[in-house]
Amino acid sequence: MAEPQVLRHPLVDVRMTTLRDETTDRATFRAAVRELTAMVVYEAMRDAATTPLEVRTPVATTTGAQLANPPVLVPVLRAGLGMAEAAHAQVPGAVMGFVGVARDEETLRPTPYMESLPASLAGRPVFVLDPMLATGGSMAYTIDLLAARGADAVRAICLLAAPEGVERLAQAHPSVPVYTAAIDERLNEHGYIVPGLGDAGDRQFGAMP
Ligand SMILES: O=P(O)(O)OC[C@H]1O[C@H](OP(=O)(O)OP(=O)(O)O)[C@H](O)[C@@H]1O
Ligand SMILES: O=c1cc[nH]c(=O)[nH]1
Ligand SMILES: [Mg+2]
Repeated sequence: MAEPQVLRHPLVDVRMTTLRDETTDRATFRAAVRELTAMVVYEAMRDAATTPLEVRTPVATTTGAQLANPPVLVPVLRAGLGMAEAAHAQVPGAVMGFVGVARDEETLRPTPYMESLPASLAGRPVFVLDPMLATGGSMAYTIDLLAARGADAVRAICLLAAPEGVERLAQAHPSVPVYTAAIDERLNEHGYIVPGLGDAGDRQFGAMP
């Protein structure tokens, strides 16, 4: 099992503070989600393979690079939807799939409600986008879905994780590395990350009735 990759950078800390602040309005919260997502995806792409690409500049011909195998991006609705555009901007050629999972707030178990994924994911890197890794149930469930389609190179792209979620994912999917902007102290008795930022879906899109 790989250690979680936690971004260490002052610009990350400043935006994480914006997410944590309960007075941050929805638009500002969504902007910070986008900005942090770009940073975490940038880090998760650090070891991506490239192939040479000949280009002509206005001055000369030179050898550049193109991604050899861009990742399939899979935002987990709702909260992961706020990460989708920023991740796509980093990897414009990426195919995107979608999974809808809502955590049952009584049992804390993932309740799936939507799935739109490429038929085969074998041999393709897959980035699962979900800002929150709390108990890890939603992420583990999503990776089960991906594995059923042959995915064998999955990365979890998060913004905030709890140690409990990191541990659970390591047990359920030891080959899946976690990339995150921060890891907090613990979960509370309601399964919320402490100190956390509250409900990432509600804070971006409004509380559900
Ligand atoms: O690690 P877990 O304990 O499974 O919790 C994390 C999940 O909770 C949040 O989604 P939520 O169920 O609130 O749905 P939402 O995005 O529609 O708000 C979050 O976006 C994760 O998907
Ligand atoms: O703290 C948490 C835990 C799960 N889901 C969230 O949105 N926030
Ligand atoms: Mg929610």
